[in-house]
Amino acid sequence: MAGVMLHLALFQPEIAANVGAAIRAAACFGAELHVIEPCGFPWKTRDIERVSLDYGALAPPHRHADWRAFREGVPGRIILMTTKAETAYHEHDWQRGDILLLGQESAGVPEDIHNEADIRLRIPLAPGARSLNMAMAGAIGMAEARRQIGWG
Ligand SMILES: C[S@@+](CC[C@H](N)C(=O)[O-])C[C@H]1O[C@@H](n2cnc3c(N)ncnc32)[C@H](O)[C@@H]1O
Repeated sequence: MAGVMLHLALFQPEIAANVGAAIRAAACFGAELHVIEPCGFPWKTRDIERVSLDYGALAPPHRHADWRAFREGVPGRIILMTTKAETAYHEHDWQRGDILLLGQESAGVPEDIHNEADIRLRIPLAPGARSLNMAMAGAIGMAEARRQIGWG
């Protein structure tokens, strides 16, 4: 994984269409896409391709059996995107090789993984709004990361 600009990791995603949207976004922002299993749906390429279109060729998902397998295989700073963070995503000093971690659609990430993250960031939302769609949160984070890291 040396030389990777940015990683996008999905923690136990529950909805195939969100994985498809994340694949497309990762491809567009030049990130490596990781799926930390188990997923909440049977992995059928057709369901994912319905949303990712042909972008999977640019960001083919790396599937990891569980959190430990992911951590052993992908070194780097874990930047957890969470509504429960103090720091806003644009106040963070993004670095090449950062791992942008997104929580599960219904529950985010468990407390131990929340605590294990190196940095926790939130995207400020309008009053009354609870959270963004997971893939959209990833796209916003990746856009800021690439703005800071550059496109070279
Ligand atoms: C639908 S949200 C999960 C909502 C869940 N009830 C929770 O409290 O974490 C799915 C994922 O998108 C990301 N996300 C959504 N909105 C966000 C925000 N405003 N700031 C940071 N991350 C966000 C987080 O990674 C979150 O775990």
